[in-house]
This record gives sequence, structure tokens and C-alpha cells, in this order.
Amino acid sequence: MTSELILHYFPDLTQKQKDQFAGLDDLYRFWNSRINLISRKDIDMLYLHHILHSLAIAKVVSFLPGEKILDVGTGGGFPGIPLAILFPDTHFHLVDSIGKKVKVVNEVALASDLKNLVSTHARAEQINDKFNFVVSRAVTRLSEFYPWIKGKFLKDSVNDIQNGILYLKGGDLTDEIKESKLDVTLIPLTNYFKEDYFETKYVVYIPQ
Ligand SMILES: C[S@@+](CC[C@H](N)C(=O)[O-])C[C@H]1O[C@@H](n2cnc3c(N)ncnc32)[C@H](O)[C@@H]1O
Repeated sequence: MTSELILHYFPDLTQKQKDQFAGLDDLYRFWNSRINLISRKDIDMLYLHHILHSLAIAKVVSFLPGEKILDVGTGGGFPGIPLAILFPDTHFHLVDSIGKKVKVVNEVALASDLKNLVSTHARAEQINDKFNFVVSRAVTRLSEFYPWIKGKFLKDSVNDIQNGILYLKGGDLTDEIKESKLDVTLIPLTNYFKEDYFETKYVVYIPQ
């Protein structure tokens, strides 16, 4: 799997974006050998399991220039780094409670010339700013996640889609959604991608 996969689903990339996506392979191999961000066998699936999966959010909403996005529990930068490459005029704030992961995010962003991204070593609950959208993948259950971020949304939306949460989740979410008591829209990723990997994966959209 190479960055050609990204081009297949996002054919309008600029040369700079193509180079940024292609460069992620070496950067993540380098950092992953020092700090475990992605399992050793999954690093060969970087473009499918991590980069394309992150970009699924872009199939649901096109972020606009000037919009502010918070990525909660970004780990090694997913979904925030691929989205920041795709939307160079949108501001991304990536947070994680583990400092060494934030250091890697900073290094990858610097090496990728990503000027629209900041990353902070903090818990999501400590961030005192407001955003158009909160994105996230694989952090915790919705019922625990929602209280961390519910006060962090800008009131006015300029996007066709109302400000809110776009959470990448997989599997059977029936109990989790029921427990959260939130107004949730489940968008299956098989709507956009043909790879088996996406078969039980969704963007969970929660408008604010
Ligand atoms: C399983 S990892 C997922 C990382 C990344 N989102 C991905 O999909 O590859 C979960 C991450 O959430 C972070 N995390 C958990 N609770 C958090 C909180 N309250 N605020 C910020 N980060 C948090 C952890 O440190 C960890 O890096």
C-alpha cells in the first residue's frame, strides 16, 4: 500500500499535498521504530488503516478555510495530520495526554511543512478554546468523550454541515450510542471506499 491509494480517492491533490502524503511513510517508519505509535505489523498498512481512514472524515464534510478543528487523543497524529494536509487553510489543534506522542506529532508536522497545525500535550478537558468541529479516533466511549468537549463549539456554523463531532468508530455501536443518549448519525465508510477494511467502520456525526 502506498500513497497512490490516497490519490485514487482524492484525485485533486496538489503536488505539495502528494509529496506530503508520500513523505509520511518514511517519517512514521522512523518515529515508530523509536516510540510505539502503530503496531509493528500495521506500519505496512499505514496508508489504508491510518491515513485513508483518517481522511474518511473529509468524505463527510469539507472543512472550510479559517475553520478550527480539534483532534482529541490524536496519538501519532490520526486523524489530524492527514486532514491538515488535505485542508491546508483550516486550523488544526491536536491534543494528547501523552507527551512523547505529541513530540512525534510536532516532528512529523515540521518535516511535512504543516503550518496550519499546532499540537499540545494536554487532556482534552483542559483545552479552553472553541472549534467548528471535534474529530477523534479510538479514544473512548461516547458517553465519556462527550462531557470532555461539549462546551467547546463555536455557535455559528459557516459550513453546509452544522458544527459538531466527527468520530471514527467501528463495530456494533448500538449499545454505546444508546448509553450516550446523543443525537447520532452513523455514516458507513462503505459509502466511499471499496476496501474490506472499511466494512464495519463509520463516521459518527453528532451535531451541536
Ligand atoms: C488508542 S490511542 C488512538 C490514537 C489516535 N487517535 C489513532 O487513532 O491512532 C488513544 C489516545 O488517546 C489519548 N487520550 C486518552 N484520553 C485523553 C484525554 N482525556 N485527552 C487527551 N488525550 C487522551 C491517549 O493518550 C492515546 O494516545
